[in-house]
Amino acid sequence: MAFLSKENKAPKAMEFLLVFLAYSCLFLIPIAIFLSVKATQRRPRLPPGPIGLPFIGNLYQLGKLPYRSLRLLSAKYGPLMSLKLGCMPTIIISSTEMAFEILKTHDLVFCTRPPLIAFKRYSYGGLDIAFSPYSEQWKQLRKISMLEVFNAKGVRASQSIREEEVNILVQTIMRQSSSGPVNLSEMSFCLFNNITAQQVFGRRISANGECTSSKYQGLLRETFSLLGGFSFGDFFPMMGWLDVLTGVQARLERSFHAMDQLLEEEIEKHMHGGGNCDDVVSTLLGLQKDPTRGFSLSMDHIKAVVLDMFIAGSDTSTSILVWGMTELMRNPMVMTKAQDEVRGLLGNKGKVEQSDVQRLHYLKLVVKEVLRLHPPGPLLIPRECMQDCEINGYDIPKKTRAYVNAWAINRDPRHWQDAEAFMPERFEDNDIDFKGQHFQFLPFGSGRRICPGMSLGMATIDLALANLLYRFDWDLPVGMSKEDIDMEEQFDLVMHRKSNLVLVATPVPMVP
Ligand code: HEM
Repeated sequence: MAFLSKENKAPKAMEFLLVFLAYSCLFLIPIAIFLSVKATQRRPRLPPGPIGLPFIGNLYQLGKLPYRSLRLLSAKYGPLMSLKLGCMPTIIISSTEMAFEILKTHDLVFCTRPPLIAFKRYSYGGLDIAFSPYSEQWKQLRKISMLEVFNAKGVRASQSIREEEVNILVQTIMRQSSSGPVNLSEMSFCLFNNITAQQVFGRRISANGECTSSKYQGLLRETFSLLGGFSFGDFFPMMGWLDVLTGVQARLERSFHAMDQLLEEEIEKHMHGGGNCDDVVSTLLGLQKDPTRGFSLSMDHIKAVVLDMFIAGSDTSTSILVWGMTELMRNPMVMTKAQDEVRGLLGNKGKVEQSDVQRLHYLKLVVKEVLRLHPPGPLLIPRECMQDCEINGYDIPKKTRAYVNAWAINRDPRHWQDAEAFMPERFEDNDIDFKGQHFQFLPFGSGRRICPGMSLGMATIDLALANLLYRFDWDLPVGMSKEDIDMEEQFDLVMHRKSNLVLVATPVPMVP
């Protein structure tokens, strides 16, 4: 029984182990090599980018002026750059060519929105147009809205509303200008909110005959701040509970419920005979009863579309009007030329009407130049990739978030001479337009998700600016020169001036 002796056991076991390892290696090593070769082959070739940057660094940039810092990073890593925002793979697009790839060639792959927490809440869980994912339901809703609200008929139908509200703005400035400088930022926001309210509810939300703030203003500002703000859950999905601790979740719920209640009250009034039959709420309520549509519009759909119009329409338009006046104050020769045009064309008519605006050629160039330098959505609204795809030889995995840096593209020196200068004349002898076909100029985005409110918004901006230039001479407050004008930007969902634009308005006498 010597082989069972204690001394012999260890060498035998060792022998067995060695034989086992030798045989395993024979099979395992080739398998391991095969698998690792396969894995290398399959590893996606991501676009270059500062992947190694600490998470917090990237998130910090998102909360600051991302389009500026992103342009700097893109200059280093290229026009298709990958980032890791928190745990979320992200690409930044910052050239005309890459924007074409994403918004045109691969539009169908990139036409959904990421499921951000505030997007989900304010879209009533994905029932709106702006923040909901791409789906059959979204397509139907966008189609209905295009037919009933945003088309040329809708723009014409709201002409009298625009003219009436711009007139109220002019009267309010007339009254206030006698006692000091006027706050154009506040008034512009009121103007666009009243226009939206008239279009959707059939009534104004400011006091009668005044272009002053209402209870909607504060709620909307809180909504913009939450939609453009930071939530842990959006970047670290497993850490959404931190939003409860930081109070973001509670703020979101409070703001959403307050807004929902206001919308509910308006819709209730319409159901009991309030409103007028042309407004958006009445139109959508009417469609609820139309069985031929093949799409059932719930009450939440209606609220979500109405909220979209306030969110997407008011701050964007305000930002353009205010940046427009800011640039005109910094560029007195452009101001004079634009004023000469409108005053020369209208003489003593007294006010600019919508039908006059078509003839204001230079004014339209001014507005285009404002849109180029100050696009209200500098990164558009984020998109998400719906399936793995290849762009420019790089692999973009499904669920990658995509930000198009329209702000950087609009200032790309390869496409724009003296790109940082305010020069409306640059649009004079070319057909470059903002309708989503010229990818060097993308203030309204492009493709399936292009802004549907473009014509509505532009009609009001042109009319308001034309009247401001026609009816008033403008000066800076005493002691201020054009070099002192504050150009600091603030970016939440929309990029606007950080400080209010306060100017001295002198009414131009009209000789009848
Ligand atoms: C005039 C100033 C405006 C500007 C600069 C502007 C800009 C934009 C931009 C950049 C987008 C995102 C496009 C994309 O993702 O490619 C957008 C989307 C949208 N805009 Fe506008 N917008 C303006 C006015 C309006 C108005 C007046 C309305 C409605 C009354 C409106 C309604 C919408 C809606 C509903 C969307 C979402 C479209 C979708 O996701 O399918 N916008 N807008």
